[in-house]
Parts: sequence; C-alpha cells; structure tokens
Amino acid sequence: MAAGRDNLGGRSDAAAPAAIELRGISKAFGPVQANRNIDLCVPKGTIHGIIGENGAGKSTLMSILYGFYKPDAGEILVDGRPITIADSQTAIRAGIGMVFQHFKLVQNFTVLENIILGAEEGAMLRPSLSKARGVLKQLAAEYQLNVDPDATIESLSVGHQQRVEILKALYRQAEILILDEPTGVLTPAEADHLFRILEGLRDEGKTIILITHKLREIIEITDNVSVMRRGEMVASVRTRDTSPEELAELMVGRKVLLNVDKQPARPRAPVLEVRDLRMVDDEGVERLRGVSFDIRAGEILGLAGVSGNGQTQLLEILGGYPKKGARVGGEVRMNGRPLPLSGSKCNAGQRRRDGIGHIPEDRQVEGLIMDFAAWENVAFGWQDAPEFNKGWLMDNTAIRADAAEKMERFDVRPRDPNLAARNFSGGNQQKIVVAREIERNPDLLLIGQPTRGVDIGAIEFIHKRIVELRDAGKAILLVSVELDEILSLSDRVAVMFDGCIMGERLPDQTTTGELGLLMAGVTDADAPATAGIPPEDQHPEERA
Ligand SMILES: Nc1ncnc2c1ncn2[C@@H]1O[C@H](COP(=O)(O)OP(=O)(O)OP(=O)(O)O)[C@@H](O)[C@H]1O
Repeated sequence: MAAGRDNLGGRSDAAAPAAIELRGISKAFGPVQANRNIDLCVPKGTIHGIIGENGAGKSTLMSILYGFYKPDAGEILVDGRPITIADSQTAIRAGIGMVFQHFKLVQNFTVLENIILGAEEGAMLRPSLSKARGVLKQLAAEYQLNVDPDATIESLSVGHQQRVEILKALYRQAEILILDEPTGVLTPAEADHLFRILEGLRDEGKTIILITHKLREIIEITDNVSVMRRGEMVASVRTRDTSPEELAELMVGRKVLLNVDKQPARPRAPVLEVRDLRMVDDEGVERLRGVSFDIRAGEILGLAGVSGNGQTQLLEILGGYPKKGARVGGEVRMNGRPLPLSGSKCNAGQRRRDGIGHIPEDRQVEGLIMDFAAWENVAFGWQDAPEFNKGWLMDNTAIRADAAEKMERFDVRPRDPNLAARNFSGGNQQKIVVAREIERNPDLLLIGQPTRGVDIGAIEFIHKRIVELRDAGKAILLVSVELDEILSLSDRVAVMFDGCIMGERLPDQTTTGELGLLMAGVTDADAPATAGIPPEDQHPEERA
C-alpha cells in the first residue's frame, strides 16, 4: 500500500463514528482458516467495498456479521456497542440487513407479502399488509425503489426482485445494508440504477457494505475499500487514493492483466451452424423465435443479453438437455452433421462425444453435484473415459490423480480433492467446472457466464485459457451478461432479446451503449437478424 495513506482497518475513523467495527474476528472450518484476526471499521454513512480473491473469506465474515456463523474469536461493535449476533433475528434487531446473491423471496407470493413475511410476528395479515403498503409507498418515493406491491415475485425482472430484497431490509429498519455481489445478475442500466439507490441511502445516513469482484464498481461507488486475502484483511484504504491496478495487486499478491491480451481471430470452416432454432416451453411460452448463427473454428462468438431472453434455453438445447416438455424446431449442425434436438439421442453424454464441452450458467445446479467430492466432480460426465476405467471397474486412483492435477493447474483452493463441492467458495466451484470442460479440448465450447463470482486473478486465467482454446482452432460460444467480458473476449458479438438475435457487431466497432440498446430490444434496423450467415444460407423470410 502506498505510504502516507490512511489505513482505515481496525479502528474507527475520527471524522465519522463507526457503524460497524470488527476486532480480531477469526473463524475456522476444520483445517481451513476462513477468517484470521480480522479488524474492520466501517464509518457511518459510507459505502464500504470488500474485495478479495475467491475463498478469501468475505462471505464468511459477512455471515458472522449477519449471525449465520459464530466466530471462534473476536468482537463485533454496532454503533460503538459490543454485541453478540447469535442469529439473523439479532442482526436485524441491531439494524443490519442483508441482500444475498441468491434472493430469499417466495416466488408465488406478492411483493407486499414477501416484505412482511417474518417481519410481523403474530400479527394478522390484513393490517400488516396495509401498513406495509403505506411504508412501501414512502420508501419507493424516497429511494426510487418502485415496484408494484401486488405483483408476484415470479413476474418481476431480476433487477426488480433485488429491489424487493432491499425494500425488505429497509422495512425492517436496516441502518446497515450488506449486499453480496449485487450486480452479478443485473444489466448495466439496472446496475446504474442500483448505484443511484445506494448513493441515496448513503446520503440519508445509512451505511452500505458492498462485496464485489468488479473493481470498476468499487472505484465508481465506494468511499472506502477493504481487501481480503487468504482469510486476512490486508488493506483498508480510501477509494479516491487507490486505483484498480493497485487493488488487483493487493487482492492477488501479484500484478494482474486487467485487459484480455489476444491476437485477431483466424476463423476457418464453420463448426456450429444454427438455423431458425425455435423453442416453446412446457407452459407454451415461446423462448426461442427463429435463432440463426454460425461459429467457425478459431473464433469466439459472444452472445450478449439480459438474462431470461432465451440464452439459457439456447445453451440447454445445444448442450443436449432441453427442458422437459419443450418443443424444439429448426436445425443445428456440428461439423456438418445434424444434431438431434429431441428424443433419446439428444443428451449431454452424446453431445460430449460429438465434441461439445459445456460450462453451464448455473454451476450449482447443472455444473456440479454439490454433495460429491471435488475429484468426483472433475470426472463428472467423463467417468466412462478409457483412462478412468480398469476393466469393469472405475479407476479411482487415476480419477483422483487427474483431479489433483487439474486443481493444481486451475489453482482451485483449498487444493483438497476430497472436499465436497458445496464446501468450496463460489469462485472455486466455478474453477472446478471450467477445468473439467476446457481441459477436454472440445471442438465447440459452450460457456454460460464463465466468470460469475470469480475473482480477477482467476478471470485473467480463465480468459487466457478460452483464448488459447480459440487459437487452437476451436469454436466458442460465450454467453455473458458482462458486457466488458463479451467485448474483450469475443471476435463477434450477437445480441439476444426476447428469443431473437437483434443484431451483430464487431467488438472494436461498437460501444456498451449501443449493445445496451440492442439488449433492451431497441430494433437495430441496420443489422441483419442473422448473425454471421451468408445471405444464401438464410431463411427466405429473413432474406426478405
Ligand atoms: N461451511 C463450510 N465448510 C467448510 N469450509 C468452508 C465453509 N464455508 C466456507 N468454507 C471455506 O472457507 C474459505 C472462505 O470461504 P468464503 O466463502 O468466505 O470466501 P469468499 O471470499 O466469499 O469467496 P468467493 O469470492 O469465491 O465467494 C474457503 O476456503 C471455503 O472453502
């Protein structure tokens, strides 16, 4: 850290009283020391960023603050008073609110019902609802947190669901709001709106703790930032006195390349050809409405778009597991051969044999078996491979050795192949999936949100591996909500909206603003709706 800078760690800033002060907090899970003697001071009325590598101990620290874990040692002070936070109810009573990465909302309840849920002990529903309606109206006006109180959660966009989580905390009179990677699922416009809300809350004197892997957000919105590394708090600095490069180095302990270093693509023959792909789900909703594109060997096609516009269904179909009850039409060719889009031959195992690797969007549901050990997960889907079998039996020694090697190469921490997937931090879980899929050297790699929740050191590494795969002549479909990631990695960018491809751009000839408009469905009159397809191959209607 640069000399002469205030170190905010540990003790309160003389200018503002501390809303939260942690002194000497430690927490171990068996042999893993998740938090070691942590000091942290968060001045009242500030936005405080917490950053750190995957597994650095950020979530553990926040879970201690919210009463999910009991620390092994240390002291917590809220507004200068020592407090024991035994459970989340105690945290809420102390004025602490938490907005989790995975929202805790009841999907088929309304906004109002969700807001009062658990907050109105023993109260009758009707008075609670009418009180909540009044409070909600007030909060909405005060902080621009508009949501329809009578809408069910499932009908709301992710950004609006997040607003409900914030409203829930404010309804419980939270003075300190902790947000764990809040922008991971938001569009750039929604993220901007969230930041304005957070600034509004700060201006009202509330205190915000923001966990994020995005240094741009730290620089844009926080007043102070604390950096964790391997369970320790290594620095706390004023944001205006630091830079993304310095923060990256503090986090990882070495210099990090923040931009992707790659040569122009040299695309060859098409590997994947998708024509007029259509999909209607089991509820009759049209999810894909005539999607067409090509990906050639040696290129990365980035697919930008707000979550929920058909990207998930596209990846599922290409990966060989369309949702049950879905009706799929159109044509997909891989290396010139048609791929079955339904029936028994449409399955993930067959797709792997066809040369398709897949890093799914939801690592916990589709990428890993959470109760299985890391070594089992590294072989997941490849257990029949000859190198993992000895006669009739699986060769567990070979599988373990392979897992240990991949975990070493991808720097999965802790380097324990026997640990269950659920006990790795989110970013390390992602590294396990990425290692398994990339190391198989597939002809086509489907990637959904490759770096969601992954720290910058690991992002640098994963991006490098993706580019290497491209340079080795493989085709890559990259689906990401991160426009920066799409723009820096892709050779071509297509934008998806409402089950259609709205247009295609070259990354160096577009801007996040232009892509943002396409993502919002603003019609792109100049761009063909058929990304990368020569006119003679286009559907007659599209040609017209
Ligand atoms: N319940 C648990 N049992 C065993 N180990 C755990 C448990 N929870 C966390 N850990 C370990 O504690 C360490 C810190 O994890 P934590 O989730 O706090 O990290 P993080 O900084 O939030 O990471 P990420 O950025 O990847 O979310 C990791 O090594 C993790 O594997």
